[in-house]
Parts: sequence; structure tokens; C-alpha cells
Amino acid sequence: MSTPARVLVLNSGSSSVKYQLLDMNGGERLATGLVERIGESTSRIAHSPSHGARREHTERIDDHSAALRAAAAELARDGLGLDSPELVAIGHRVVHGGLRFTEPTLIDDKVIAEIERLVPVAPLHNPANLLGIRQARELRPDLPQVAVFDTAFHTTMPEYAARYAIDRATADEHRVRRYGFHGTSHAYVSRKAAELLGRPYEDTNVIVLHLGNGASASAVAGGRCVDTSMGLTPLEGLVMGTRSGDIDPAVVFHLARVAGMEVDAIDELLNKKSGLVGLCGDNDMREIRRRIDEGDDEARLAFDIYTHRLRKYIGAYLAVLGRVDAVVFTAGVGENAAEVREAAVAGLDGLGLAVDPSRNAVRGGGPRLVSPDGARVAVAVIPTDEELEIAQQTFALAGAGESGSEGAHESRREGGRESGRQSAVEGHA
Ligand SMILES: Nc1ncnc2c1ncn2[C@@H]1O[C@H](COP(=O)(O)OP(=O)(O)O)[C@@H](O)[C@H]1O
Ligand SMILES: CC(=O)OP(=O)(O)O
Ligand SMILES: [Mg+2]
Repeated sequence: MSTPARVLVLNSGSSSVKYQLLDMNGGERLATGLVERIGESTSRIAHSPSHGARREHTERIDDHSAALRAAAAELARDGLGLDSPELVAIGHRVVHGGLRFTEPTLIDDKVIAEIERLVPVAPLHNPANLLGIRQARELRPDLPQVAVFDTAFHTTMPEYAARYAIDRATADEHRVRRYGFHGTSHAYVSRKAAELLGRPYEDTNVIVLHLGNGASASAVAGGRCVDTSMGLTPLEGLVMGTRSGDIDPAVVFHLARVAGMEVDAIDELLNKKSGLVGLCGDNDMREIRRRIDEGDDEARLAFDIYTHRLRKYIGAYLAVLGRVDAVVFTAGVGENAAEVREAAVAGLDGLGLAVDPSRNAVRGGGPRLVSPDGARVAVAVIPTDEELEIAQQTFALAGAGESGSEGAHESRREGGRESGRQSAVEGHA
């Protein structure tokens, strides 16, 4: 038996923290948890140790630092405290890495300053990521801490996909361009898609639809991202839980000039009061489906707008890629909402895309095809696992120390990814 080497992963969202503790040598997920409704009077903490019963309670959690302390307390109750010598590294999902970070990066004061500099382009996410990082460094200053960036996977986009058609000098001075997000998920899922199809990753073209609370699409050609729907910030593209996705940018001027709204109010409108919640008052697809079944027209229209946007992006990325081997649905909505998958490809038979109703209706389970046999383009559901991917990248880099990213990639492939994959797939929060 090899010595346990634990990695803690923190995935901080705007109002939640998902965490996981993994043993990278044994390949076991030791505990998973979620702290949600951070900043509200009753935050919820749900914690699932792999050897023990799930626990849940509510308590007031003011910010992401307090969330990490609460997670640490839960882990300590299971004998998995952060003070353990078996904990070898902490990995952080960081949403915006700009152009500076194209690889997992060991965190030091300079890296923190750079993440801070990018706060204006990820105002909902980077501040939360920073609070988690600072608290983790306070709890374990001796440990390597690694930032894994949502933007990293998208840095391979060709310039004609990444550059907006606006004045060059202005764009360059203010670094205005398409960065793309959810990259850890797009990378993981596109690789898994190639495995599912039994094809070499380098020769597989995939459209990934990551549909969680935030949602984004990507076109991946032979393992390289060639286009993605999110832009300078995670606001562009698909309709999301609370974000508008694509709109005419002149809507902003119109609201400022005609409705007299301040820029911060418009920002809040488009990021927090739009998307599904703006259209029908609910951002949870389960609730929207329930309302549709009761004949609710507002919910129906919200669903139709959401799936119409998906269809447009599938069509666009079929054209971008030319040949597509699979369209893959992932994250909370993509993995669970069969009706969304069905509606997203409805009428696209002529393009080789369809779902098989009985396959599509199957709930749960691992990677699976939902298209009929012999379909020109496979349609698949592949559960994402950002935390596992972050743990493996963190472990590889922490193990490789200061020796540079080449070495980190070698050991990532050998030590990290393969060992963690098999048994670490259970008990995903
Ligand atoms: N069984 C389900 N059926 C339909 N939608 C679901 C189901 N479970 C979760 N969802 C959707 O998934 C969303 C959360 O997705 P998730 O990937 O966890 O988001 P995030 O990581 O952005 O918080 C929920 O808001 C809900 O809309
Ligand atoms: C970048 C982004 O939108 O992340 P999330 O889906 O976690 O909000
Ligand atoms: Mg997510």
C-alpha cells in the first residue's frame, strides 16, 4: 500500500463552495461537500464522507473564508482535518486567468495579485476564489496551493474566434477579447467523449454543452478548443440560470439612456436577474419542468428561449468544426434534463443529430450515448468532474514542485489522472 496523499479541492462559485477531499494514491474520494447560500442568514452545509452518513445543517456563513472554515470543521469531524500530514496540496478553481495563465499554477503572492487584477472581468467569481485561497493559505501556509483556471483550456482558440470586431487599439489596451470559461469541464468532458466513442482524442471533434447554473458551449477539434460561447466575462452566450447570455450590446446603452439605469444596475440586471429567473422567476430546470406540466405559459416560453439558443449554438459549432463526432451534454441541466437535450436537437435530423427517446430517458449513471445506433453525429451525456480534474492537475504540479510545467504534465498523465479515475467517481456531491 502506498502512503495516502490527500488533495483538497475548492470550487468556489458566486454564492457557494463545493469541496472534495481525494486520496490521489489510493484513488479514493474521501469526502465531498457543498456550502450554499453564502452571505444569506441561513446558509446550508451538506457534507458526505465516503465512509459514513451524509450530514446537513444550516448556519450563518458570511463569506467564502467562513465557508472554508465550515468545510474544514466538517472534515475534522470525520478525522480528515486539514491539519493532517497526509494532506499534500490544495487545489483551487479560479474562474478568470486572463491571458497570463494557460496552465495550472502554484500560488504565491504575485499570482494572487494577478487574480485580483482580473476581478473586474469576473466580478461574481474571482473575489470568491481569492477569499478561498487566502483562507486556505492561512490554515496551511506550509502546503503547495494550486490555481486551476477556467480560462486555460480556451487559450488555444484562433485569433479570429477570440477577437471581437471592435477597434483594435481599444481592445488591446483594455484586454477586451473572448476568454471563455468552464474550461476544466470542457477539457474533461471532450476527452471522455473520445474515450466513449473509442476514438483517439487528437482525431475527435466535439461540441460540449456545459449546462449548469452558468452555461457555456465549446467547439473542440482534436483536443483543442477552437471556439466557445462565453466571452470577456461569463455573461455571453447561452441563456443561463440568472444571466442573459447573448443580447444586442445596444440594450445596455438603451437602458442607460432611456430607462436612466446606472451601469451597476444594468450589470446586476443582466448577471443576476435575467436568464431563466428573469424570464419566469425560477432558475431551477426541475421547477420549470414542473410548471410546464401544469400548463404555465411563462415557464414554457423560458424553456423555449433556453433551448432555441442551444440549437443556434449547436448549428454554429457544426459549421465551425465542419465534421462533428459528438454533441455532449454535461453539468446539472445537461446531465439531468432529458427534455432539454431532446429540444436542443429537435429538427436537426437533417444534420445527422437526433436522440433516441428511450436512451435519452435513462436517468443517472456514467457516460452514455443517447443517440440512435448508426447516427451520423453521436449525442452523449457525460457527467463532468471539475473537482477530479483539478485534484489531478494540483497533485501533478505539487508533486513536480518548481521543476516546470513540462514535468507537471508528464506526472499528471501517469500518477494523477489514471489513479484517481476509477474509484473516485462515487459519491459526487
Ligand atoms: N434532476 C434535474 N433535472 C433538471 N435539472 C436539474 C436537475 N438537477 C439539477 N438540475 C439543474 O442543474 C442546475 C445546477 O447545475 P450545476 O452544474 O450543479 O451548477 P453550478 O455548478 O453552476 O452551481 C440547477 O440549477 C438545475 O437547474
Ligand atoms: C464561469 C461560470 O459561469 O461559472 P459557474 O457556472 O460556476 O457560475
Ligand atoms: Mg459548475
